[in-house]
Amino acid sequence: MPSITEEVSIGDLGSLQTLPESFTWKLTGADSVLSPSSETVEESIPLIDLSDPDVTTLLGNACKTWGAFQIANHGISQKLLDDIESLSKTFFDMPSEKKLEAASSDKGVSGYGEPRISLFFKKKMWSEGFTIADGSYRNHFLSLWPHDFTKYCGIIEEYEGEMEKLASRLLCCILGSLGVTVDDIEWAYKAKNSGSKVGRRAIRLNHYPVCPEPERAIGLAAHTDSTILTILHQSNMGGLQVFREECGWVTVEPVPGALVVNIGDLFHILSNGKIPSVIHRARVNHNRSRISIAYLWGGPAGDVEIRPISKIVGPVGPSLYRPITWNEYLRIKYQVFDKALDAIRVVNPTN
Ligand SMILES: C=C1C[C@]23C[C@@]1(O)CC[C@H]2[C@@]12CCC[C@@](C)(C(=O)O1)[C@H]2[C@@H]3C(=O)O
Ligand SMILES: O=C(O)CCC(=O)C(=O)O
Ligand SMILES: [Fe+2]
Repeated sequence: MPSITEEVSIGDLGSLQTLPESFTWKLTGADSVLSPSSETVEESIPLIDLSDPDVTTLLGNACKTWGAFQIANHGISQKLLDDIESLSKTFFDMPSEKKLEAASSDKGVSGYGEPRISLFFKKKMWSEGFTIADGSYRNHFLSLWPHDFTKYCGIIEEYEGEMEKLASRLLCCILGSLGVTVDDIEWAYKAKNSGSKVGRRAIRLNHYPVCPEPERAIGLAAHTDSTILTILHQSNMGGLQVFREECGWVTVEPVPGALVVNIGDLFHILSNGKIPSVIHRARVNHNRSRISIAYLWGGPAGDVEIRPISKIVGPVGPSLYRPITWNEYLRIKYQVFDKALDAIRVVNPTN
């Protein structure tokens, strides 16, 4: 067993019997596990059946109240969810040295490593992950699984295709609740015709090993996603919490077969702040490890500018955010983190 003073590799966290100092978060202050509020409550985010005739209203209310919800009858097959979960398990079960061979060359690019937000925190998070943000994940898959390469790439491709369809469908419904359609998004048309295949999406396979002192550790620190929306498949083990101003941290209990959706910063911009992005985090557990798979969707492909939808802003209303591309937003986010939306806010909005 590694001593608590020794350098710890994230690939070995599950074997540790004590919480190393570098993973021990304070109970108060900026690095606190409990910040911004120590309360957790019994309430939970809504579960919405996508075949409900009132789906638009239900999604609209959930977005405005919670910024997150679970969905049932979403059309993603259980087999595909099981396949990507078992692909993730196969990877995380590998020896640390093998996982490190698949390390991303730089934070944020495809491969194994800590979450990109880790650069903003002094303490380390109790998790490991594999990011699929561009085609370079295929090189890692080829050296990890020469025999199962085609099968595993097939699972990722199918997952991306199905999730993109689901994300677009959710976008349409949520926009409907604001009285607009996808055709009111100036960039959606341009993106369709730009011919660009530049993906504005990422998949993050997250693994949270069992933790000797879960109350003093954090799996993934509080953050908002930079996306339009994120679709999360969590194994039958809870850990995700969303933050709501009125009540504090709310645990999202897994519902078998359901997916969790959360609103990201780009939706916040598109809706001119009417549908705000939601702060969330992942806690860890003493007895059981947890896997989650996040599909982070930045909207249709193409390097186009995202701006508040003019029909939402209104003819005289002020546009609160300046136009920005996904790549530029990510650049700003990884400079100023939770101040990114403030950084692109128009100082004296007129209209
Ligand atoms: C496209 C991206 C969104 C993401 C940063 C990234 O460049 C690739 C990883 C994504 C992810 C997954 C886990 C949570 C998150 C906040 C992070 O640290 O890396 C998100 C990023 C994001 O939404 O900004
Ligand atoms: O694992 C979870 O529940 C949260 C994951 C998450 O927030 C992310 O990948 O962006
Ligand atoms: Fe997230």
